[in-house]
Amino acid sequence: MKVALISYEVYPFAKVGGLADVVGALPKYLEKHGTKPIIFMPKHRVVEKGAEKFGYTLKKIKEGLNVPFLKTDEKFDIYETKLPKSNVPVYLISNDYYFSAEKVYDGPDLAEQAIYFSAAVLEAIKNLKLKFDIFHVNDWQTALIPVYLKSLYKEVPEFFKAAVVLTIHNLGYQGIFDQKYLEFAGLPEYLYNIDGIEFYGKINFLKGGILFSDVINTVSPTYSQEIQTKEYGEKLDGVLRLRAADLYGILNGIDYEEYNPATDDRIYVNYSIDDIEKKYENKKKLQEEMGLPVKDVPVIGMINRLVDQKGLDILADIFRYITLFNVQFVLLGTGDEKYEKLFEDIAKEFPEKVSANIKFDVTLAQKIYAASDMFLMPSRYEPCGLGQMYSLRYGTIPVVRYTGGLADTVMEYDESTMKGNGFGFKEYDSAHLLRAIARSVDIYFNKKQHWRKLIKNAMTTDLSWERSAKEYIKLYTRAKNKIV
Ligand SMILES: Nc1ncnc2c1ncn2[C@@H]1O[C@H](COP(=O)(O)OP(=O)(O)O[C@H]2O[C@H](CO)[C@@H](O)[C@H](O)[C@H]2O)[C@@H](O)[C@H]1O
Repeated sequence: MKVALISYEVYPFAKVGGLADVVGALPKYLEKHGTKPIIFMPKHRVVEKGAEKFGYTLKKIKEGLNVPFLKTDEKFDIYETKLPKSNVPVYLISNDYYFSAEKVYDGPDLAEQAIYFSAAVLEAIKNLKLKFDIFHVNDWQTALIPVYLKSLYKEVPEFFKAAVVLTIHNLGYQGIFDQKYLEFAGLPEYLYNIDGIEFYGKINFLKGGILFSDVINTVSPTYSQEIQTKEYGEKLDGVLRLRAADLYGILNGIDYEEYNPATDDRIYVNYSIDDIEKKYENKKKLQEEMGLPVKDVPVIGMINRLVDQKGLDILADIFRYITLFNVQFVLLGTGDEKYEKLFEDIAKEFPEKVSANIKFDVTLAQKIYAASDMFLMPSRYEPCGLGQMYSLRYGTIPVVRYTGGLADTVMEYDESTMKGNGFGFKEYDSAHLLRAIARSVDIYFNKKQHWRKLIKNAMTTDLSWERSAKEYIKLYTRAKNKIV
């Protein structure tokens, strides 16, 4: 089975959030299980910067191609490389106007960038004479691809036998733009209606993807159910219910080679489940690096995009109470200014207890995953969540809100059975969050043998891509069966 995996972000070439991790890892495991994946992504400016560090080379293979139906004369080139530590080919769409901003989501016009990328990928596939059984598109940035395939490309022989799978990594981002972009995209006028991509007087890329893909999935079983409700549906719950028969949930995995405390060269000291003492050496080094007192207190880590989704409002409400505990708190994140400022202010006020690192730094992220005792993720909603999975893998105990993928990966620790790998709460409010943190701190200080067991349970939780990749292959087969 030949699969085109199309994404705006792919690790290690360009990463903003979890989307990149998923598309950077899944193909390796698909390949292991007999499918032939090929990745398509934009050649963002950051892609060149990472070449040396991650050991890939970029080769230009086509030049000066255009997309005839778009309202622009911009031309694109195609570059080729391989996904590091695999044989998976990667094709990059290069255009200086659209994809050379310093940051992936800056640039002249995000709607045009997404449209241009989506359309250029289809033209590139035609030009390279590639044939696919499956187009696997990801999130709103590539959600117009199914719309193109079922309209402008309907009669193109290379395409009409391929099935389309859309993965929704986060329903909170839908690509809602002015109607004028329909014309820019060269898409037929008839799509602008309530059964098409019209959405409250605008157009909605993700809605197009949901309606025109053969099969849809989200990144955890719980989230696939939640998004069909008003509370989590972000105004698309009706459309999703319409597609309920073709809507699945597959939990993401994590890359066990990339994220392995025994071999990870980004952390201070390597360790495994058999020499967990060395985990505490990581803690000492992190405390030193963060300018916190080096002592045996629980370190609570948090690594996040600083946005409403991540439950920062309920955390803000009780932060002062947390500082009354004998704990340290290390944050790494960037995002909304109000949250960046909030954490910076708290760190200034409690320099002995709080370290706020307002930047994007994947090496520091690994150090925090390895060195912390607990990892906080009180998300308002969480499609899957990778942070809690990395922390489990590194023996760092997640404290989460049981929603979406957090509910599917973290199980409340039960002292009587010694089962479970973390702590959490269901109701979205600060009192429940505080209680969950308090419980974890109590067990850390007062019930050492339970804490050890928790670490063991965390580190042996199966979060590998092997399991998820097999489920994706089943999903591809389902999609294929729908169109023959
Ligand atoms: N400042 C910083 N420095 C370094 N690294 C940072 C960082 N801020 C965040 N990260 C990293 O970015 C990733 C975040 O992934 P998540 O899955 O937790 O959330 P995100 O909301 O981006 O992903 C969305 O897509 C994924 C993938 O499907 C879903 O799991 C998730 O629920 C959904 O919201 C983690 O690898 C984290 O370490």
